[in-house]
Amino acid sequence: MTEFSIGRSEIAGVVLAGGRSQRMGRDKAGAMLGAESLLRHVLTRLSQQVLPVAVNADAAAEDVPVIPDRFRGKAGPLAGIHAAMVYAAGLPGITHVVTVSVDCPFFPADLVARLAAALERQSQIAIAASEGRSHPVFGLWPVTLAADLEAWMVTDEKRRVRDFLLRHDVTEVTFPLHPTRASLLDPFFNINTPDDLAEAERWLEALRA
Ligand SMILES: Nc1nc2c(ncn2[C@@H]2O[C@H](COP(=O)(O)OP(=O)(O)OP(=O)(O)O)[C@@H](O)[C@H]2O)c(=O)[nH]1
Ligand SMILES: [Mg+2]
Repeated sequence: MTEFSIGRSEIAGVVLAGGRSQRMGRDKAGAMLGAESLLRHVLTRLSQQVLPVAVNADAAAEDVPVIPDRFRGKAGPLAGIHAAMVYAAGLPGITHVVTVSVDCPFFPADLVARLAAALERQSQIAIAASEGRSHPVFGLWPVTLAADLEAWMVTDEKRRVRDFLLRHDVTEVTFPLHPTRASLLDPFFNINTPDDLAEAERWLEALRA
């Protein structure tokens, strides 16, 4: 067993809110869930776990720093993860960055704590999982990987997060389903379409009860 561990003061958080929201038909970050935008839900949940936080998006949003992609076109979530690493690498004392997706408003309240606890080596990446599926945009990444990721994105045109992870030392952390008044909620329930947004409204009610 190694004794590597990181404290919360060494971690920055970034909400991934890039992309085109094609299935939703309009910007997902600004979509309303209950009384607040999806971005506000996710920012609140993340900033309860880690500070500072920023948003990866093209447009200005809320009252937090906005970090745009450096890779344009079909770069996908990896462009956001790369921008997050570069941003966090520039912050004094920060060694890691945690990424979360703007379309996932119910992610676990102990996400950062459990991902950080799972890291045994400085070079390791921790990724969230639930129900037998991994959620590679929910990860805790060493900021020192920025240069490696940038080099890889230039050579690998598909730019899949899962392909990038195959090249690295990754540990998966499984999170349990969350009990609600209705039934068990997968905390990584993900909103892609207007129907998903309507389902999220029902989960929000079930969580409030
Ligand atoms: N930075 C960045 N993030 C992206 C990009 N494409 C998707 N994402 C992020 O990746 C995560 C999952 O993306 P999707 O659910 O496919 O979201 P999307 O691409 O906006 O929506 P669709 O157009 O319906 O696929 C979300 O956090 C998005 O913000 C991109 O080109 N750049
Ligand atoms: Mg997409």
